[in-house]
Amino acid sequence: MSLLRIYPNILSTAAPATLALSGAVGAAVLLLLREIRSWWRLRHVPGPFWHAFSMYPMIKLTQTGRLSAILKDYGEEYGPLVRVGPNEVMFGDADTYRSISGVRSSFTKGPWYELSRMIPDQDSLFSMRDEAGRKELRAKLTPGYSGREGASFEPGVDKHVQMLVNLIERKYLSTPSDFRPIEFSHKSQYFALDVISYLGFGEAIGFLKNDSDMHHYVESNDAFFPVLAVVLNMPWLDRWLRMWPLSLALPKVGDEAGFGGLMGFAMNLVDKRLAPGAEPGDDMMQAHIRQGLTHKELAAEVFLEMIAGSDSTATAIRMTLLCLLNTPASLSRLRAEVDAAEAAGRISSPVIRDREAYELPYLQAVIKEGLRMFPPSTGHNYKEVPPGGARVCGYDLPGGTQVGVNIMRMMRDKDTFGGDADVFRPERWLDGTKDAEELHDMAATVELAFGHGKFQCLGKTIAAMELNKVIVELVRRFDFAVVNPPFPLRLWDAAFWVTNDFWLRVTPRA
Ligand code: HEM
Repeated sequence: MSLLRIYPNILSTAAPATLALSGAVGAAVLLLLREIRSWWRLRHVPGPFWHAFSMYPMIKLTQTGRLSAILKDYGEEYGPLVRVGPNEVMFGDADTYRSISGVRSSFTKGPWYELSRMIPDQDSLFSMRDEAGRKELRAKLTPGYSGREGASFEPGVDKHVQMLVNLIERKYLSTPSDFRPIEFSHKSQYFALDVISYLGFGEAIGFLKNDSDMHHYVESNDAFFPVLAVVLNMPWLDRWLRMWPLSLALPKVGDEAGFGGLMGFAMNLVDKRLAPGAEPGDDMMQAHIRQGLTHKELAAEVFLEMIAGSDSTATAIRMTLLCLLNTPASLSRLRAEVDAAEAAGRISSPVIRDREAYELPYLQAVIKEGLRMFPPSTGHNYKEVPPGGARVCGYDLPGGTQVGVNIMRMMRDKDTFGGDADVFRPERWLDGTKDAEELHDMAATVELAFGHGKFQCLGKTIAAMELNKVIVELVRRFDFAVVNPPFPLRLWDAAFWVTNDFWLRVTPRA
């Protein structure tokens, strides 16, 4: 006999409350079991307690704007591998970085990368996770990035170094009676954006020419990255963000300003270049076209070039300059090296040649120290453990675990760089206290600021050329004074360093 016959009102009176209660208890038990299972998988990896259960602690830390510094402390406290989320761990050593990113590694990009997809349903090389697709696309893009297929990059970089110098001379030189401060964090971004657009599609966007934030790009960039950095802790949000109505909030071609405005600009250039009878260019875009990229692929890559190629390089320029201004002895030594080379005819004018810059050991040490102190990309770049699992830093990790890089831990490692690793000291590369093997280890670690192997930055040569030239041309021409010494600039760590208020008083060099 069924329960319903004995208690005919079972569903109409007491039952709804009981059913709801048992449903809630059931759901809570399932949730708890899921939490326990997820904690159990990586229970052997040390880390702060609450991080094992949700990404909420990481979200809170991201909102401080100093996540990479906090993670560096975690690395020091918990050891080589730290659990930072239910399925997320972070390593802080160079060997692990090289082994998981090596060309033969079976690690793949994790869902973290998907959030960087800017054009709906079209991956760029950065956002693409499929290994076979990445291999093919990377091979097609490499000739364009190497400058082999077209004019050399050097004249384009020189042109914009001169434009930056001219802009400073024209508008921002102070005299005792005329104070004309320059906000240098954005000017360095203008420079990087113009260089990469010029090399990328043959036309600078015009940030330097107009001394203006074209399409309000920099403003949107500064507002967007702190939000993106938080969202990057929840890659599963990607699917939701791309669905209506949330998708309405994403930047899109046709927007008047910001990323959407620049996307429109890029799309327009791609359309023009692919139009029947269009003149071929002598730039990266043309090299990509020759390699068979489709219209949509091109648009995604052009946009990636602008984002990947501007914030990163601008950070390297402005933070290296700040380190030099904070360390007068280093600035003097750099100038002495540049002056001596100039006097001996080893430096061209008006802009130093790239190969000449590599002959200046102190300059190279300054650039390495700048990248080390503030690695421009602080994104965690999570890679996924292959299905069979893997051993990382002595821990067995199950397939699917997300393994991120603790870049600050690596760049400030005292075993590699010495007890004063937190100090900007270019001399560490030159003072003879390290043997050849140690120097090689140091250099190989700093190189990792650009990633490694099958994931390594494709714009590394371009970025190095920009740094080689711009640092020399600024310090040989100008004196700089920080306008607000207690707070020389505002920094917000958001996968890139969002930087503001780097106010400088500039005068011709005394
Ligand atoms: C100082 C300047 C720069 C730094 C520190 C830097 C750093 C990085 C890093 C860390 C990655 C990711 C590695 C990974 O996923 O494991 C990356 C990827 C990338 N970067 Fe850069 N970058 C810089 C400048 C540039 C420039 C100027 C360009 C373009 C002209 C560029 C284009 C790219 C591209 C296309 C990728 C994707 C590579 C791939 O997924 O296979 N970067 N960069």
